[in-house]
Amino acid sequence: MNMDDACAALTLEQLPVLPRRSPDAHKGQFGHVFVLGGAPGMGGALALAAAAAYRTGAGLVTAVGHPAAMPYLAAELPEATWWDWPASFAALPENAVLAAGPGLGQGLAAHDMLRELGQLTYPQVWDADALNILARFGPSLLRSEAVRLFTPHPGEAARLLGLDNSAAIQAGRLSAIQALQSRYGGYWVLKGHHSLLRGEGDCCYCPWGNPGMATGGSGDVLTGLLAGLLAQGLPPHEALLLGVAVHALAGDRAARQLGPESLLAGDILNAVPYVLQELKSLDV
Ligand SMILES: NC(=O)C1=CN([C@@H]2O[C@H](COP(=O)(O)OP(=O)(O)OC[C@H]3O[C@@H](n4cnc5c(N)ncnc54)[C@H](O)[C@@H]3O)[C@@H](O)[C@H]2O)[C@@H](O)CC1
Ligand SMILES: Nc1ncnc2c1ncn2[C@@H]1O[C@H](COP(=O)(O)OP(=O)(O)O)[C@@H](O)[C@H]1O
Repeated sequence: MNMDDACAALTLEQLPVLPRRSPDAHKGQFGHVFVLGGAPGMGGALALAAAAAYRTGAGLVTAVGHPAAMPYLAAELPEATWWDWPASFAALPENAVLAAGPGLGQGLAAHDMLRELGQLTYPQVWDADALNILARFGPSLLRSEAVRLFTPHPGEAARLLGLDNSAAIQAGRLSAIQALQSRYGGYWVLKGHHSLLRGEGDCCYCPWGNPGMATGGSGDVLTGLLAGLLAQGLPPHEALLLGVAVHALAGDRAARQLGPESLLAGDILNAVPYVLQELKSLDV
């Protein structure tokens, strides 16, 4: 069965809008995103996700990464605060949202942080290596009741379902996302051409996006976007729909300007503010 026959396409009209900011707004009202990632050699993934959280409107962003990556990353995004691994999340602010995975690696520090994350009740986004570690431990890693958004590509989805490779996922994307949600709970996007979404109610697919987005770091931008939306208090299902749509529309905007071959993940990030403005202007 073609998934497009089974799931409806997401439409612009379905997308929630971010609430208007009051004139006396302060940064404490827009959440504090903590991004866990940035193992040696993969600090860029952490920086992309952290910047995306800010670009979506998070009030504060803290990037938690390997100490070796911190000096150059801090120069990359001076607006963020930077914490070294190993980090403990025992005393986070009430408005914290955690996003784990971009360039996290699968070492001991990553395992320790994810074990802690699985017991926290703050809203969370799980991506990349956080999903690979989750696949190793299974659903028992997720001990607490918490809002959780999961963002696997087909390779990660296969690991989460104990399958050999992504071909099995691609052969049955709809049943894969259903199996993922029933195994792990939470809200899901199965990424790729026509990303599939499954949160509350029926599934849908994202009709936007393009093959230019098949480039390193694109998914890290999505992780930050989703965390930034959760941090501003968007309900998880709405954050899932809006985050995936904004990401794909930003990818389309960047590809129109630059061509698919030249598109970098940072170009998707740079297009996000324009897409957010355009979506606002549709809201009459
Ligand atoms: N600048 C950076 O620091 C970057 C770091 N990255 C990190 O690198 C680590 C490894 O992640 P990777 O995703 O590269 O490696 P993975 O081994 O998890 O995934 C790559 C494989 O997944 C399958 N796959 C992915 N998308 C697919 C699709 N649409 N259709 C079919 N199969 C598909 C393919 O088999 C592909 O070879 C993660 O921690 C990630 O965050 C990447 O995000 C790239 C950029
Ligand atoms: N052919 C495509 N059409 C539409 N979107 C795509 C396509 N290829 C990749 N993308 C999008 O780009 C992102 C890639 O994420 P991911 O595979 O995690 O990359 P990375 O690990 O390099 O960050 C996903 O959001 C995915 O939906």
